[in-house]
Amino acid sequence: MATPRSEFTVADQRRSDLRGPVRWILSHPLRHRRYAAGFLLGSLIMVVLNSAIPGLTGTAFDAVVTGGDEGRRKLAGVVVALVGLVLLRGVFDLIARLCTEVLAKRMERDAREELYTSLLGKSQTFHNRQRVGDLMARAANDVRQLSTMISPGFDLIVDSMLQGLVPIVFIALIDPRLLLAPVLFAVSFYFAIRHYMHRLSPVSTAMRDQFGNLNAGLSEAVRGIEVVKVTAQEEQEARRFETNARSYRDSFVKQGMIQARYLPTLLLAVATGGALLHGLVLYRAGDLSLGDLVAYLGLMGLLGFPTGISIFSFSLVQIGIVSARRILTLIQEETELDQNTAGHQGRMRGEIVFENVSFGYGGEPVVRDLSFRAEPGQTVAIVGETGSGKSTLTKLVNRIYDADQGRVLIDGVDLHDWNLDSLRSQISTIEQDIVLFSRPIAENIAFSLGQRAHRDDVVRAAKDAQAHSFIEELEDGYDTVIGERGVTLSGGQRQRLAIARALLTDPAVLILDDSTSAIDSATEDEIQQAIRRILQGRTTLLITHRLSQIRWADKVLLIQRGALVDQGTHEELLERCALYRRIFAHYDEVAHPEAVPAEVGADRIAEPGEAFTDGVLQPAPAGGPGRTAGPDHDDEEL
Ligand SMILES: Nc1ncnc2c1ncn2[C@@H]1O[C@H](COP(=O)(O)OP(=O)(O)OP(=O)(O)O)[C@@H](O)[C@H]1O
Repeated sequence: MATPRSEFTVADQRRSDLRGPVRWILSHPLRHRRYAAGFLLGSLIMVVLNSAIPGLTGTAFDAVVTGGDEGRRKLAGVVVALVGLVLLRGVFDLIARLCTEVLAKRMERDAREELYTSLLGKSQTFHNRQRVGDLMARAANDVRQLSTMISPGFDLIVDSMLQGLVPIVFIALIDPRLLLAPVLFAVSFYFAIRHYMHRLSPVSTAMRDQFGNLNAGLSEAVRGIEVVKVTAQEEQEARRFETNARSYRDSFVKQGMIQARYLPTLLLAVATGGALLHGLVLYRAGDLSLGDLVAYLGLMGLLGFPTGISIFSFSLVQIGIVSARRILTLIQEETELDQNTAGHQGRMRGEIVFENVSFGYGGEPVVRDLSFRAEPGQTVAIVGETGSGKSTLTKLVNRIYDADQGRVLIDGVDLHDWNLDSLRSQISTIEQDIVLFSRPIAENIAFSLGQRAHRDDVVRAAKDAQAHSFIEELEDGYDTVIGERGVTLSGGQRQRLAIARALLTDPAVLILDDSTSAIDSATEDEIQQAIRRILQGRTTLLITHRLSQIRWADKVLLIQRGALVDQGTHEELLERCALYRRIFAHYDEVAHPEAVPAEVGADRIAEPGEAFTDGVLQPAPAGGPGRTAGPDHDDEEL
């Protein structure tokens, strides 16, 4: 059976049947055949023993009616048999329950693992589409529904079926003609259940979806609680939550309405009435003894449990199937990339080549026909107005996204031909939005090495990233657990941890996205030095607004609306490209209004109509900011 493509797989991962929710569910208990067999056999024996009780009760009746010594002996025998039977029934009941409980928990565990591994292997494009709350609802609640579907749901159904079938066999043993009422009941029961499941399915689906919506809304509000508070939108959020909660509740009411019209209990009442009538007719005709009649009615009474419980057990199974479908939808979703385990591996030198690369997020291209080359060890600054595609471009290097057209090569090997693990493990990224986990600081730094780093190396990396002193000041030092998304740390501290993390892996290619924007000026120099140190000997793509960083670059790429407008050294671009100068003027206004000192400094950002050359701010060439000599781009707008 086809397994969806994945960016990540576990070596000895067991395959389940993905062809449909029911097959997928069944393929799980089949992995644990011993427990499945223990459950079926235990239930069967338990039900057989159970069904023998009415027969023995009938014999007891006959014994009482017979009377005398023989009657008493018979009665004593029946009592002994009953005690033994009840004890045995208890043992087999215990075995069956134990086995289903193990099966249910293993189903939950296996399904959760399978879903989680599958999510790890999905592409960024897939994750961009997901709402975290809904995903969590599937990973937590839908998976738990699978467990309750097995126990008590499926457990009760098997019990019910056996408890329904075995009495019918015993009834046939008394007199086959007595089968008339139970068989008619069984047939009508089958059709009633089919109808019930058919009606319940869309309601259960809506219910699970609405629970996902409820969760997604809640998770978004909690994650964005700061925005909710500062904009005083608590009331609106409360109303939104109430609307979602009401939809969820309405589904429950609908489910209740369907359950209220559940037919089988009524059908059983009719069947029991018919059975009594039929039994009495046969008794009066002398074809049945009183004991047989009592046993028959007792056996008919045994149908009460499976019928009564079926509304509950079939509902659980129905919800379980819906949950399985929701989980399977995620697992089966095709992802664009695969691990390419047979692909190129080996130490990267760091030569990056873009050949006529275009890429879009589904709509308009965000990167257009872009070509450039970065030699091993070079620092390439990427400059462009906001939204011009700088970050997107860097995400094509480690295959977070794949180019739609053109080729990206590292060390002369097309990215498609690289082993994905080998490729990504040699490229480090320090993103704008740094992600930290709610784990100890040391683990956060060592994360890029799969936590296999030695503490000394972690400390060394932290020192190089200028993070050591603030970590030492924290209560538990390197063992301090930081809050989710690093909220207990300042922006600058988070960035220093990210730098330490990047340092630890010793990557051949480094991508720095606006890496020092959140660092205060007091620590900035130290951080700049740390960053400069980590650039040494690696190919670096540097998205930055900082002049000091741009001046480290061997080459600057100027991007506008996804296209490469010009490339060259900082000085060359200042000299010949008006757009470049204008972008610096723009940064000046937007990003660093305070960063225009009276005197000219190394980090000073050019004003409109000024340009840096050799660290000295020069007046713009005649004609103002838009007029320069050389291959210019005067008519390009910001
Ligand atoms: N995940 C995404 N899905 C859809 N569109 C996206 C996604 N990420 C970015 N974009 C769009 O792609 C364009 C380029 O975004 P990108 O983040 O690459 O620009 P940028 O130059 O790095 O911007 P900035 O300097 O503000 O960080 C923007 O129009 C943006 O809206």
